[in-house]
Amino acid sequence: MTPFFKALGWSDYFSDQITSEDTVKLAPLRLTEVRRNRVIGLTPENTRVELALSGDMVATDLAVGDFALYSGERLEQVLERKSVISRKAAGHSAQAQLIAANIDTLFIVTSCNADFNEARLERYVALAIEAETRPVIVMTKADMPLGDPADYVARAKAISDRVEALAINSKARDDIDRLSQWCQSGQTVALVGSSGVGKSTIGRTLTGEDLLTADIREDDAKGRHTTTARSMHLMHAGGWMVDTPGMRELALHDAAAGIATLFEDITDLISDCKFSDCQHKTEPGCAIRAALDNGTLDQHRLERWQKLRDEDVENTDTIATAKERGRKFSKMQRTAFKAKRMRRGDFD
Ligand SMILES: Nc1nc2c(ncn2[C@@H]2O[C@H](COP(=O)(O)OP(=O)(O)OP(=O)(O)O)[C@@H](O)[C@H]2O)c(=O)[nH]1
Ligand SMILES: [Zn+2]
Repeated sequence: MTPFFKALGWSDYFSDQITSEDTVKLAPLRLTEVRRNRVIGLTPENTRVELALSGDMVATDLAVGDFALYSGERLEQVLERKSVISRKAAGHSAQAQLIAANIDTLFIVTSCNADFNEARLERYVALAIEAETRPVIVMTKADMPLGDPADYVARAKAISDRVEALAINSKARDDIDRLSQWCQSGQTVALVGSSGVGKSTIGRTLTGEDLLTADIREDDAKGRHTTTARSMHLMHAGGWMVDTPGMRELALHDAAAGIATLFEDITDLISDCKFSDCQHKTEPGCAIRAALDNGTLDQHRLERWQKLRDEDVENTDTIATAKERGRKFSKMQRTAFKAKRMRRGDFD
């Protein structure tokens, strides 16, 4: 296999899945973008190809980072994944939405300040472990910490012994270099974390590019210029970074879904408060206050829940905004479709 493809993550794990029969008709590629009816990927020769989906293949079964086989203009087969990051789709359906495949390391980014939140980190770590990627907690703003950065490292490490944790100044190249052990040729990484913690700063230093804003211009079938954001970026250290909008939004949906399960004890207590709109301050018959007083509920845990719940309210707004965007998009599509029918002269 070409050095380029090995750097892109190709390994025996994938070549072992291909029969000699396959290699006659099919060629491998790694998917860098998944759209509704087509995908874009990179071949072992570093050629960008755009493919239609064959037969019963559906885009929702594919993820950025997948290794796959194609023939001619069609994607034929997805190879078994080493890891896959997914999330529960928004809404009540239990369907999983695939975010990215074959990620070796997930950088869970937070800062040495009030953004540091054990409960949120716990969920990210759980997600990484479930996805079979290595969780590395990166705590930025070590140059302007609220408290001692070493304490944050200790708290992050205490979350799980499967976690690596380090505090950095993401604006200092020497500090970013400490991440390069996970960014070597053949390795794929992704970044998650709240807004403003330094993901773009880290991504820019590791790749030399402005990730999500790094657009490429291409000609569509009608010769028009369209702009699309790429999802996979080569890092200076030789590995690749995945940055998809889905990855950035992981936190939002995740927070909404995780709170109830993680804080079941608190939600149970609240249902025992005398007043349904109890603020758990001075009200009589407050089950939360009673639990704090008798020591069955920890004050810090309560505060963690309160902070997450407040965030969740914000996130719900963000999801509503995303839905609004979705509505505008389908309206745009309907308008375009109508215009097309009118051009064809078929008016109803
Ligand atoms: N001093 C200092 N500033 C930092 C550090 N990391 C990030 N910043 C600054 O914090 C701000 C936010 O950083 P970004 O990299 O844009 O954060 P982000 O996580 O990409 O945010 P979103 O794009 O909203 O998801 C920028 O002004 C950065 O320069 C750090 O380690 N030290
Ligand atoms: Zn109460």
